[in-house]
Amino acid sequence: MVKEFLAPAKINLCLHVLGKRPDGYHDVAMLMQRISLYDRVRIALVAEGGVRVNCSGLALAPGEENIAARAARRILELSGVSTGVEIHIDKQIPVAAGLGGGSSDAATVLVGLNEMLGAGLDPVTLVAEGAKLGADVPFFVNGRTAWATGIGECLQSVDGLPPAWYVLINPGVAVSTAWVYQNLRLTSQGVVAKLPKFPRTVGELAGFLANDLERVTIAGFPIVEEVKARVLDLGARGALMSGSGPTVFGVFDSRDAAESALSQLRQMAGWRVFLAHPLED
Ligand SMILES: C[C@](O)(CO)[C@H](O)COP(=O)(O)OP(=O)(O)OC[C@H]1O[C@@H](n2ccc(N)nc2=O)[C@H](O)[C@@H]1O
Ligand SMILES: Nc1ncnc2c1ncn2[C@@H]1O[C@H](COP(=O)(O)OP(=O)(O)OP(=O)(O)O)[C@@H](O)[C@H]1O
Repeated sequence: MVKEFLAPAKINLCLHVLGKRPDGYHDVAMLMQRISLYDRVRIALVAEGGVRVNCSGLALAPGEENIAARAARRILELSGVSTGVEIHIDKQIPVAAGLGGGSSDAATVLVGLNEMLGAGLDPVTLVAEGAKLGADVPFFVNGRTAWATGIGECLQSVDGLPPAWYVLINPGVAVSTAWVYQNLRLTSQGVVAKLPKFPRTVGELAGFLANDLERVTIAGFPIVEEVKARVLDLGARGALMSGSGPTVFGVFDSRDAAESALSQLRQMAGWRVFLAHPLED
């Protein structure tokens, strides 16, 4: 059996870091949305045992393993099914970019392989297994716009965000998430005691954007600030770095306005640019 799935990218419309935990991770409060930029993940069940992953456009460090392979092995273990699994990932989402590409690939394999094997693992189990693979994986397993707390694994669905258009700009540097969290100097412990009032218009969304990691990444990669300024000059209502960066998204209220900025940004050597919209829940 062979099946193909789309694994979407995410953006963080806000990301507040609330404090450091004893295990070294950080408690966060984030508004997360899936967007229309995808990796393609093809999963095949094959006779030859073991898990093999082939992933175009991704060079892993020696000894490092594709997160999708770890997800597949976990589903095989939990299901008790003995079959071989071959995964091919056509990587379109920039890597180490703040767009959650690896996490989305892993979530797609957790959910997809569970379905293909008829393993019957319930959504709560899949979210919990996702959290063991990475802090962003539960969000993708859940597959809905969410207010995410804890390290990102406590998810509450959020409805009614405005139908914005996004221009994503990746300036072509890779940023390690671990490095960004390590360099974050928490000046005060934040508290987000209750759900915020979520934006209902593109104007409100532009005012809502905030990311505590942005200043850390900008200190190491000043290009991020340049990208933000450029997309704002080109008419974005607001702009923010996603996740730990370096990708920046500009918020536009029409497709035409976004496409006009996109055509200008395409001229910038070394920058990868994408037009995207939020995915429906
Ligand atoms: C920046 C975000 O992408 C925003 O959505 C996430 O907070 C990070 O999610 P992720 O890449 O799935 O994170 P992981 O692969 O679990 O962790 C990478 C590294 O980031 C740090 N990390 C991550 C998440 C979190 N809430 N606190 C942390 O301190 C840890 O040092 C960890 O070693
Ligand atoms: N399938 C995969 N896709 C991308 N990266 C992977 C994958 N498997 C392992 N990795 C490793 O994970 C690192 C982070 O990749 P990823 O693209 O998910 O980062 P990111 O978009 O910054 O994630 P996040 O937004 O969750 O912080 C890569 O540099 C790579 O070493």
